[in-house]
Amino acid sequence: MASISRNLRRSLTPDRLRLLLLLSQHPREYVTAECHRPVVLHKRGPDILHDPWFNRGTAFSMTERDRLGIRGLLPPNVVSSQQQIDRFMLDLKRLQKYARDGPSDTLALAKWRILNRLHDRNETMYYKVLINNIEEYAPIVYTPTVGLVCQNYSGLFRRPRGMYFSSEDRGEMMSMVYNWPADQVDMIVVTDGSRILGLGDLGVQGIGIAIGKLDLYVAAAGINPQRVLPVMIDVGTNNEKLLKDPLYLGLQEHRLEGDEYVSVIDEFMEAVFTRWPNVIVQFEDFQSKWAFRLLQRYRKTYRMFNDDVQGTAGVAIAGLLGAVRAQGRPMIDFPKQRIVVAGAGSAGIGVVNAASRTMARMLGNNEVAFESARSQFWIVDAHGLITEDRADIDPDARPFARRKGELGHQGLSEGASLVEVVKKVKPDVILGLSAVGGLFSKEVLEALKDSSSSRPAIFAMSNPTKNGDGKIGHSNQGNNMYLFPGIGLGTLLSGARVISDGMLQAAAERLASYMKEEEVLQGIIYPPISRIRDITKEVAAAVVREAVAEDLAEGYREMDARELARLNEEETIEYVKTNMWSPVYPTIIYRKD
Ligand SMILES: NC(=O)c1ccc[n+]([C@@H]2O[C@H](COP(=O)([O-])OP(=O)(O)OC[C@H]3O[C@@H](n4cnc5c(N)ncnc54)[C@H](O)[C@@H]3O)[C@@H](O)[C@H]2O)c1
Ligand SMILES: O=C(O)C[C@H](O)C(=O)O
Ligand SMILES: [Mg+2]
Repeated sequence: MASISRNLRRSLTPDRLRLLLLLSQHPREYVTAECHRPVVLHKRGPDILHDPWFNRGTAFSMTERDRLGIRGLLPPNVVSSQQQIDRFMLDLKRLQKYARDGPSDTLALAKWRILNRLHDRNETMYYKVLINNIEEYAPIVYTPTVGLVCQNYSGLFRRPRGMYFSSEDRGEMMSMVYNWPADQVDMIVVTDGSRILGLGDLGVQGIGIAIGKLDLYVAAAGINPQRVLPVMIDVGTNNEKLLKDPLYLGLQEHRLEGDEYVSVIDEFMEAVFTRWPNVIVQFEDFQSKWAFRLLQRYRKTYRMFNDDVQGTAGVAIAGLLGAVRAQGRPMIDFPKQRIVVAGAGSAGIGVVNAASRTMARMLGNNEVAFESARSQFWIVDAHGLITEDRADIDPDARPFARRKGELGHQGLSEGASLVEVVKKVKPDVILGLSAVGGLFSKEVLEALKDSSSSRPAIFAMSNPTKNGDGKIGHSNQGNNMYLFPGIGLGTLLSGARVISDGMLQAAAERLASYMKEEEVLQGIIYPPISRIRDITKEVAAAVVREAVAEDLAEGYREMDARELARLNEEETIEYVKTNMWSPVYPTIIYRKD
């Protein structure tokens, strides 16, 4: 294969390429006239990928992908049949190796594989299993196992799921989008693979996170599984290991940057909103420099949101309000909380932005209120406490850099360590969104004992919990899964054209109020995952009502905006409930087109 360059591969007709490949890979006697005879097909598109006689997966050449209407339905790297076999064998042998050396993740991965095969065979049954056992299997199809799946995706890849758009598809996306078999798509989760959980740049392998999030859209929000679309935008990877890995499924070049990068994402957005004008696009696990910029670029014109920035912020706010209640104080005391945040990426800054806005609103929403809210936060990143003294300060973090005047009397300076900050600030809350394991060390927790709060709260939100701070307790991790399904469902059912701050705030407030007083006083801030469908229904209803209140709702199907506005709270909840898909076999009718 090494002798056939990628350019040559792309320029040859598929049949000639196949012959060349056969000759380069097999002893001459295998290449008979029989195996070079063309095969006549009576199908196109995904049907071919699902037919084991004709499917050749990632080995379909670019021209074949175009001719057969499957461009975009496979990872972008065209591989040889030998590479396919190498990948398969590696995966097969890995099982033996794991069984021998015994890493604890093997069981989780094995469960993922079994569930994934069911997903490919029978979607209704898959979602029934998932919904009925959500507490047990959410950690398999979603965080944390999904992180492991992404890391091992080259080996685990079997049947494609979702769409892939790459930098090499520029100019083609508008037509490619029609290769997707569904005429209606409600929900897209898109990633560029640049910051998958706390695992860094995983390139094309990040598709796993989009699939996992959409599994929750179906299981928790009751979005119809025929109307979800996971998307990977492959603009290359800066992960040196993947760039050299012969079995990697994505483009083996460095990431596009600047205007070139933005033009790819623009083209994708235009294509999907042209085919499906009512779709909602959730941006997921983009590195923070792009997470913020793309959110600002699209949020006023498209129905989209960024889960890591906005979903996480809402979940954190609900938790922070719960922490105030758990201290036996009224919620209105929230602006008095002193909060130390470890991590200044899309999640950390997203949380601080939204939480300070909530405080400011409680204080009167004027300039003084904003200034007072700002001064309640101390942000520590990889270089320590962020202050005005820092050179090259990240523009997104700048508003929250501690002011020179404040530092002296607190006995803190630029770059102070987390322990030092906790010792001096005596915070009510520490919140971890850094992706680094063990940050909330014994020393930090000891220092927190001197907190001025009667009941200091610790939010360990880094992922995956294995490398994160999550040792403290995973089952009740403040994860954005408490909100994103409801934000998506509420937006869909309201027909709002954009997702406003108010809609996000309403979602967070509903989650905060979901917990009963006695639960909060016991220190239980987030509900159990087993209630996720109920939580999601409530959150979605709150989003619908806010969209109506802000005059953004345009209605959904037979429910027009005027009728939506007439629904009271209970009726809105009922409306949401009746529009949630459940995994039951429908009556099937055959009709010849
Ligand atoms: N629980 C949730 O719902 C949720 C939601 C979003 C993100 N996350 C997790 O939060 C983490 C951060 O996500 P992100 O998008 O902000 O990532 P990011 O890469 O944009 O930011 C990571 C931040 O952590 C900082 N950091 C690194 N080492 C540190 C150290 N030793 N001490 C303090 N800070 C340090 C970095 O400087 C950076 O500011 C990831 O693990 C992600 O999976 C969790
Ligand atoms: O995916 C998750 O579990 C939460 C969050 O979106 C993350 O990126 O860590
Ligand atoms: Mg994420």
